[in-house]
Amino acid sequence: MSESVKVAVRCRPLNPRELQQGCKSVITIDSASKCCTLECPTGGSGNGKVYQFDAAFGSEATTESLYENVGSVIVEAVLNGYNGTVFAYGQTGCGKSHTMRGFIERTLDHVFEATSTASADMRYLALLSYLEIYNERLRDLLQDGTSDLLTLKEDPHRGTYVAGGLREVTVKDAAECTRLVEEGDRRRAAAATKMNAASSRSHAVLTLSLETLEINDENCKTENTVKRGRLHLVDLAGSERQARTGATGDRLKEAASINLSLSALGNVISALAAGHGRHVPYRDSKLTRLLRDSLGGNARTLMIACVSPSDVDAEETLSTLRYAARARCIKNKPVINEDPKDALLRQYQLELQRLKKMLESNDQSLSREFPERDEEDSDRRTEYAQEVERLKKQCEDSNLSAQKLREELEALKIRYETGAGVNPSLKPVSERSMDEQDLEREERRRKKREAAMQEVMKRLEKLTIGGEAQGDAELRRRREKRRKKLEALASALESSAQEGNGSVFQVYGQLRSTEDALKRMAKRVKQLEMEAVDLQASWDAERRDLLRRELLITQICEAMIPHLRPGCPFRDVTAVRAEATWCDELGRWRLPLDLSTQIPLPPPTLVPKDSIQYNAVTSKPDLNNNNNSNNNSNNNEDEMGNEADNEESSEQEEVKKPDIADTYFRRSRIDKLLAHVREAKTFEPGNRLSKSGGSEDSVPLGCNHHQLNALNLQSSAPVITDLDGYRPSQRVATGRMMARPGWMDENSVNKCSFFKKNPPRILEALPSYPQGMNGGFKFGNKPSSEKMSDKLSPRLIQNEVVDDTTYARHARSPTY
Ligand SMILES: Nc1ncnc2c1ncn2[C@@H]1O[C@H](COP(=O)(O)OP(=O)(O)OP(=O)(O)O)[C@@H](O)[C@H]1O
Repeated sequence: MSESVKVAVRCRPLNPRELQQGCKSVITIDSASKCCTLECPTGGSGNGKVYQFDAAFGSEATTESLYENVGSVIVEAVLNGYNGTVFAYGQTGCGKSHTMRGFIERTLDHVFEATSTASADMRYLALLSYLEIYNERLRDLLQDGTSDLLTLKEDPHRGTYVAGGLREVTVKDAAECTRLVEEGDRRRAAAATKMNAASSRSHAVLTLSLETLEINDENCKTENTVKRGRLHLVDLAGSERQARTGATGDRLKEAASINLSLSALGNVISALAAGHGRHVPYRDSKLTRLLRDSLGGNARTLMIACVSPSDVDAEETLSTLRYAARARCIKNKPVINEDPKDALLRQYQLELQRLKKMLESNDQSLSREFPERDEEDSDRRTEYAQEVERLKKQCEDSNLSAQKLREELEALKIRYETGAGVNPSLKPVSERSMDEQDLEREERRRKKREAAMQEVMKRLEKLTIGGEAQGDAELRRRREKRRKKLEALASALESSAQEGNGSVFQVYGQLRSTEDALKRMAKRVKQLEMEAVDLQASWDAERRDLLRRELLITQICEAMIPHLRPGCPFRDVTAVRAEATWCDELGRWRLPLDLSTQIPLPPPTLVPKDSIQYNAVTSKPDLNNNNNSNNNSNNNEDEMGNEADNEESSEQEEVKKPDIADTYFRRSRIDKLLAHVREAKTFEPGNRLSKSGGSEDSVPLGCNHHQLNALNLQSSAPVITDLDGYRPSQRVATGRMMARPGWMDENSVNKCSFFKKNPPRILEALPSYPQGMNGGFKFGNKPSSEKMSDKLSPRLIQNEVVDDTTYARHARSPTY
């Protein structure tokens, strides 16, 4: 049957140092409900953390009460052949050694009280060993010079044991044990730290082995078994923080080793508490290897969690309480160790059993071990010889035939060989004397065997203990009282543990399922994280691509800017960027309209009809003119709105209307334009403009008509986005920047015969306007020698500007 590890918490009082420092107690112990409450460690508000254990002892509680309430049950179990372990756990200076010292004292009293008051049938063999684990090395505390020899070994029958000559002393009473323990304590490593004047620097393990042999009857006639209970009393070194203990040098090294092994113990506790076949890392330290049977093994185990009440130790206290609470979930399977192979008492038991068999049987094989057999044989030989002689004499004295004599001798021989009784007919004389002789022999044999058995018993007596205080009635009464009390206590502890475990396991079950869910979530999170990384990578690639494209656009802009005429608003790309707004509906940027530096023109005056020069192209509508009107009236949007409705009528009007641009261009207008050209010429003289004022670079291929408009250049040709299917509705306003799609690429322009034949004269006159219309409208690919700078001569400009009418015919933009 499984049984959980019992856990008791013990809180020591505030020590003088802590009182002096004004530390506050943050621990409340309720012995009745076996609860320990740790007030909010951070000092914040709240009810604190409550932990329930199998027993809880406050600062006023004595080690005696702790022993009587929880410790003695384990010791009693050891007396009955179980393995038991009691270990004190906690941070440095919290009272582990203090508790274990008192515990050991009471344990020894208890054990020897039990053995001494036991019946005469019970024989006990008590063996004591004391070792320490110092810096992960085993050292015998009962003798010197074994530190490098002792090793831990595992055996399927014996469990974990110490090989290499650990001293195991046969002890007879508590006083002898106490003397040995004190001797061991003197050898144990201890040193002063800031937190404890006598801090243990090693884990100490005191082991008391108790072998029990019950002799049911005086002559050991019935089968007896040997039981062996082994009790480990472990005083662990305390966990410590270097900053607080001020450990340096050897102390620091010891602290590191202590903390490592304690963390291994913590891991073993956690793994065992989690259960479900989880790997238990026993092999991580010598301490956990040694305690293997005690944690999750066949032992009955008590953990005493020692805590400090001080608020400055609250963090360590919380950690101790957590481990202690976890340890309560560990399940052991205690079993009585019967007939262990290596038990000393077993050897005596075997000898006694052999003697018993010898007494009970006449087996000839047994007689080999005794000198009687030879004696017997010689007796029989003599007897036989005497018989033969008697028969011969009888034959001689009587008249028996030879045949009869032969027969009688043959029968005698058979009787001798088989050991059977002599044929009564053949031994009428000696029959009675032979039976008496047999009986005498048998009696001799029995006496000899009894003597051997007594000898074994004497040897057993010498080694073992038991029943010494049989005559002490008071002690026997006390023992009996304790035994009964412990029986009741054991069952009470077990039932309360089961109750506790019920709720503990309920909560634990919930925790397990939550843990499983968390594990699943963690897996999912991992997957999502991987997906997120993938997405991030693809976004990064996309972003890089976009940034590069943006860079390309910027580079193109930078390359284009020098080709724009001075005063063109799009020269200030930063301003354009700042003013541009994103239009969700259109899904594109709305460029600022009011950036254009518009030169106000005088209002058009109507001229007599006959003086009006019509547009050279009458077959196509003059969109620019139309738009100019729109711009002048500042009513472009309305116009655009009604554009579709008025398409037909405005087309007709345009054909009929006089070209109002003619009226714009008078002398002052021409002067302005010339000034502008001159300004352009001087702009970026060494770089972009030719001597004639033209740009060295050609306008990029695919220049948008918007861009042309934004240059404030005026084309006399309509801007056609679809040359094959031109529709008047596709007219574009030129005085303003319109966010209209449509690029006028080279092909489009080349297709447009009208454009070729009638290049916008004013554009030709401006420095950045590409020349060579007659040779094909090439914006981008024209060799620099043929670019507009070569063709744009001052003469041409002069010619053009002198001729007002010609100029006006082509320059319709009201922005000039
Ligand atoms: N319950 C207690 N009542 C009174 N004094 C106590 C109690 N527990 C501990 N002390 C005192 O506190 C001091 C430190 O105790 P102890 O040496 O047992 O601590 P420890 O946990 O063994 O420390 P370390 O791990 O460093 O060995 C000692 O002086 C001890 O007498």
